[in-house]
Amino acid sequence: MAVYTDVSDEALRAFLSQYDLGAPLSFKGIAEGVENSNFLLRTDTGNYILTLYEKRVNEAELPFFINLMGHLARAGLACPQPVRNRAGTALGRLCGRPAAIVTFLDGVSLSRPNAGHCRALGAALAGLHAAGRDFPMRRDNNLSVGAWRPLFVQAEAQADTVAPGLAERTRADLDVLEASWPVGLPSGVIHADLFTDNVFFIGDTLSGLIDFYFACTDAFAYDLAISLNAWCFDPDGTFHRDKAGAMIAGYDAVRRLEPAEVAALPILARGAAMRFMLTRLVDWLNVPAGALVQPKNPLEYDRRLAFHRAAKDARDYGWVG
Ligand SMILES: Nc1ncnc2c1ncn2[C@@H]1O[C@H](COP(=O)(O)OP(=O)(O)OP(=O)(O)O)[C@@H](O)[C@H]1O
Ligand SMILES: N[C@@H](CCO)C(=O)O
Repeated sequence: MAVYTDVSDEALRAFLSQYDLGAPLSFKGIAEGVENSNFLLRTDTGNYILTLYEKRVNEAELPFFINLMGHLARAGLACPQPVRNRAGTALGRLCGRPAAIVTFLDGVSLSRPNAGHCRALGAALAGLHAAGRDFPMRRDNNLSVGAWRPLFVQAEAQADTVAPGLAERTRADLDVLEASWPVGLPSGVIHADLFTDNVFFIGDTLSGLIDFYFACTDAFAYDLAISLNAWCFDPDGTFHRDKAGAMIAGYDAVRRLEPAEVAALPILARGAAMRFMLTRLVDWLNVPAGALVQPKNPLEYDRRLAFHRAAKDARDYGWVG
């Protein structure tokens, strides 16, 4: 459970007194997520999510995320709406942390999405890219290829305690990725963390996208590569080509992929797997004392990297266009 910071009743009451949300009826830590402290807040005006921003979130970047959610919601995307306090601001401080309240979205995330869900995700991702086109703010991706070697260095000495040979193969992959990372692909606002736990469905209909705290300006096809990794493999590394093909086709039906993006898919997918393997590895080796959090297994992404190393072109990912 990701609750790094405890919020006392008094602190919550003082914080809520700045808003017109009515009286709190219940307030509970949420048993998912690894990044921030999240609480479900019910008041007599509705349900909300209260987030205290923790470790990886840079406070100076919070206006990007908050304004982006507002922009996307206004453009018709089903995503959380930041709630403003009486002073007109959506960002405050609670227990020494930056904090915000956003609207609650109905729906459930799927642990085992099928190809139909993957197609819907692809279409929604392309919709997000289109909705973000006229967003005026920019945020560089601070977890792109230039950040991977420094992350690895933090974990290198202990990597082989997690899996034999992990340090060696990661070094070799980093050499390849740094030498061949694509530049100049169509870019704009990307979500950059669109895993199954950040997408809600009601029945088989995609009902909402959450967790925009890694959103940044980067290649659209890299976002697709992140979701291919997250949605189309089993934890043991088994790849589901039908799901990947459906996701790519769902995306392409809404925003036509350019030939350069199709050609870059294998290296983008390999880089995406590296990004999540590395952040997971660093977290795995550095769980904060006393935090209620279950770190995610880096080896799930080490196994995906084995698939990407062997992939020849986008057809290996189910692309048939
Ligand atoms: N707007 C929302 N509406 C409904 N539920 C939400 C909303 N925002 C967050 N949640 C719930 O809180 C959980 C954690 O939220 P979130 O994914 O933003 O946390 P995180 O710590 O950033 O996690 P992650 O590990 O995915 O980065 C979600 O899985 C979901 O159950
Ligand atoms: N979605 C990420 C956690 C948040 O960055 C992972 O599964 O590693």
